[in-house]
Amino acid sequence: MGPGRKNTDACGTALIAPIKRNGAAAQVSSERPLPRDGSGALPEELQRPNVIRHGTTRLRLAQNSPPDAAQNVGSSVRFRRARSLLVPFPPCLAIVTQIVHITDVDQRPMTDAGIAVDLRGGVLSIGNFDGVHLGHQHLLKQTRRLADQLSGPAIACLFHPHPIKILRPQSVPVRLTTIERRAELMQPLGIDYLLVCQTTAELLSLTAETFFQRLILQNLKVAGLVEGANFCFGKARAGDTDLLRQLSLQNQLECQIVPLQTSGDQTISSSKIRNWIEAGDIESPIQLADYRHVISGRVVTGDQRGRSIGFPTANLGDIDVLIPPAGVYAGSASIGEKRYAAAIHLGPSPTFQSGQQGKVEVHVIGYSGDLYGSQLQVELRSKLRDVISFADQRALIDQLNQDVSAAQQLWLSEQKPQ
Ligand SMILES: Cc1cc2nc3c(=O)[nH]c(=O)nc-3n(C[C@H](O)[C@H](O)[C@H](O)COP(=O)(O)O)c2cc1C
Ligand SMILES: Nc1ncnc2c1ncn2[C@@H]1O[C@H](COP(=O)(O)OP(=O)(O)O)[C@@H](O)[C@H]1O
Repeated sequence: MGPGRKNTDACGTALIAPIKRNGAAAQVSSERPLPRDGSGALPEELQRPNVIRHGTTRLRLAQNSPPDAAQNVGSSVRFRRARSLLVPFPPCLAIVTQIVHITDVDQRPMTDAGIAVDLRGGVLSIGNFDGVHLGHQHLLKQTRRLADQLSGPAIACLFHPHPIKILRPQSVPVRLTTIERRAELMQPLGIDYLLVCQTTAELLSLTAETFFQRLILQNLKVAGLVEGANFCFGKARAGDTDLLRQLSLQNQLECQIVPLQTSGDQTISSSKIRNWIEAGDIESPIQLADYRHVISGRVVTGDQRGRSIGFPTANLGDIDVLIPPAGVYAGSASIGEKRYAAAIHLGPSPTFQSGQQGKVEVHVIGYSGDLYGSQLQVELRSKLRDVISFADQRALIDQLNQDVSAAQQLWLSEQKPQ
């Protein structure tokens, strides 16, 4: 799961890898299939024995890893062998994407590369962490601090899909951030593992006490917990922080409850940020919640009109995060390792009676080249204006020149050392 600007496909990233639990063998499949060539072999990079690429992160297997360690990357994972592998600790953030079936007490979670990791003695923070905003950051930094005190890994844990998807499928909020983006944002906070557990009806029906017993005690065997003051767990969210403290005390776990972060009189939350973005307000989340909205997607073919008016626009497909309302925005785009200023148009193009709500077009300032098929990460910085139906192409081009200049200036002003 490639955080960042690398070509995530080349990393063989698997968002979720369900485990078939029969005997020692486990079948790993993925939400996004691992790339293979025509023969079904894994790409060369994933076959290399000692280094497993992980987006911008490289997990280096311990020197004494068995030579066939890389066999664990991909479709079939042998638990006995995998369990003996060590991920050097503290490594860069690893996204443990294997679904943990919490009834399987013996199973160790696996990294997306199929490496079993031992999270025993760690400090855990459970949440959805959508946006990894200021409130989440505060919580995760505290998780790091306690992990240092207890000499264990710092672990963030989320449940995927969002529990609401199972409880009330009609009202699932569109997410702000992909799981890989969350991991990318957690890395500088000192989190070692992002554990992604599968949400099932069975899991949601566990009482708070059983949830604590199975996941926290039996499966993860953590030494400490850090949660926000509004943390709830177990069926119908019946367990609160008082119960968490009580259960932790009974089981000799360190438990810290962190007050919620506020901005003025408002609590910072993912829903609050969603409301801002849905209103086209990109700046409040940056200023008040340290959250920058990023849209990433694959460049697809559009009407091929942009180039003819001197402003080619890369059209993004496969977007699975919240798209702000129609308008013209300033921001930046990452292509490979490089970042450019960008002018972004969201929504329909009434001047040409084309496009539709949710369309994302990015003019990358100062770039020339073919982007079709590549992955683009676009960070929004500010809304410049609403979409206009221009009387003619000349008027549109004049306005585009102004938009590009505004986006460029904003970008340059932010590159200057403060
Ligand atoms: C920064 C920017 C602002 C734009 N603003 C408008 C606009 O206000 N009204 C409009 O009809 N189209 C607007 N467009 C969209 C162009 O009409 C669109 O990019 C063009 O039709 C090319 O589309 P294509 O990439 O599918 O070929 C804008 C495009 C960009 C890059
Ligand atoms: N500066 C740039 N910004 C965006 N796309 C560019 C740029 N330079 C070249 N391109 C290429 O041009 C394509 C967009 O041209 P355009 O005529 O708008 O076609 P389409 O309608 O298919 O998006 C992009 O997908 C990309 O491959």
